[in-house]
Amino acid sequence: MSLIYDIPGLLDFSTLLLGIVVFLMTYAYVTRPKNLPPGPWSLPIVGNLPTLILAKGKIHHTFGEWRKKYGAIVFFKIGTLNAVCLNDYDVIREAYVRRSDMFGNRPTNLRVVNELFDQKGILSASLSPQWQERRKFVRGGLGFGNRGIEDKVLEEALNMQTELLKTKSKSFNIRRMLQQAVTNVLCSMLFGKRWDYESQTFQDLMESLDVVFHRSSIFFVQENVFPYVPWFLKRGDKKKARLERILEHVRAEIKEHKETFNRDDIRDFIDAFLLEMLNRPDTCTDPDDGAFTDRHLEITVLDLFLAGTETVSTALWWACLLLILNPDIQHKVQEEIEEVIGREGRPTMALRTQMPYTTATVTEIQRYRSASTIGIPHAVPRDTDFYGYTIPKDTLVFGGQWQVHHDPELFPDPEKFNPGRFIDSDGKFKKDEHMMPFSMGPRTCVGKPLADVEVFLLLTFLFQRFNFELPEGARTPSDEGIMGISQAPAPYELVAIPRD
Ligand code: HEM
Repeated sequence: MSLIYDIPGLLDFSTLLLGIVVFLMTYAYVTRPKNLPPGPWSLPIVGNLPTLILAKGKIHHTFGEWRKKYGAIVFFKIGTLNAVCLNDYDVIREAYVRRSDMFGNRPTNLRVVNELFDQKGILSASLSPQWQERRKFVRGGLGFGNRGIEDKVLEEALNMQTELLKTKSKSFNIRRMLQQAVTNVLCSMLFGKRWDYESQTFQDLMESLDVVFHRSSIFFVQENVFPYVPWFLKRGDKKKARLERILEHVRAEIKEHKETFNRDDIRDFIDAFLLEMLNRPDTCTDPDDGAFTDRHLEITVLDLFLAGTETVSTALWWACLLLILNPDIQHKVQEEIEEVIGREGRPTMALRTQMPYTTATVTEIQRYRSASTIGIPHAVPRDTDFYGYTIPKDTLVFGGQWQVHHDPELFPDPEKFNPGRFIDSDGKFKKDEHMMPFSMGPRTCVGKPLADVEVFLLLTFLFQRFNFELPEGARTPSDEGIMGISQAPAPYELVAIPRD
């Protein structure tokens, strides 16, 4: 009886719901920009987020499916934000290199990023002459300090050796150790100091990096898109709090540097930046427009700290896994190290030219399982014509590095881990211009020279002194990545056996 009475109410409700859905879809259709690249059908408000969330971090695979269906330039929606993914080497090159005046910019419509980074520093700032000056300075300045980069990396390598010997060939997860070594290299370049692995502050920094990199999506997109939904707001704020903790640490270091600054003794990157501010007062007076202001200093250091730690340690974490899964390749790398450096000799970058197989292995690791699969989003600051389509103002642009590195036309049999593809018929290292783990164009990774040194020297040092193996009886770990902001291996354990 009551059901019959309720039917008009139910009808009213479902009619209202239907009306809202029809209205939203009509609104989305009418306001949808015209002449867009092809792409998947999207829902009002949430856009293609359900598909991206169901991809469980493997967004690069979703991009691959879209590429097959829609082509190299695909339009999609992240909530209400417009986005395109570029899935082909030539198309990415066209955007990031030839059309970099448009495509070299960064998004300005992401809440967490805006609130924290404020378009300052390097990473989140859009193109401007001031940004260019800072970038140039950073490129030169990453080598500041009393000792060269190689010394710093080898100092950490020796510390790692001590820690590895303490494991007494027992099974453990090497990830934290790699993260600590790489973070310490950067801390000594930026702050002029390294930390004991046990230090509470250091552990706290590591934990913050974990939250930011492995429990977040690229640029915290969901938290940015739905800041008005309490659950996302809370998630966004949690990550922001972690980033703020790192920033607080950076601020404390800057304060200490200012108190002890001596222009005749430049100790590290912060000192070098402070000196630049003193030498060029014209560039630091205007807080909004200057290239070297206090605010730029703290955000630049934060950028370098964030961008330069997880990326490198993740590359090395992949290296250990892939060389454990391919013991024949590990053996060949060790043979080459032994031939060129010996068991006790000091690895140096100068020796790299004599080590084509090790160089090829490092390159293949970055192709097969790179820490970065879809890059850091770029954005166009106004409506932009591209291959006959119109990319609307503020569209997020993702350069699909994974699609390029796994394109069978460029890298035959791409799912095979094979360093030999980078060796020519004379046994020399063969460079391939399609490799883009650091992206390309004016936005290309500013830390690449440092990353190259760290990855090559740490890998060479570790495999010179240890055999890395799976623990006895352990299940073979998967080499499928897990995506946060970077793509990392699923946690695995290994044993490090000192070589006699
Ligand atoms: C294996 C290690 C690394 C990989 C795979 C990597 C990869 C990348 C990628 C893909 C980008 C985005 C470029 C773009 O937007 O098109 C980037 C940007 C950047 N990286 Fe790296 N990176 C690594 C190590 C480092 C290191 C060691 C540092 C510095 C200490 C660093 C600092 C930066 C900065 C500051 C940016 C922003 C550049 C800009 O927006 O102009 N990276 N990196």
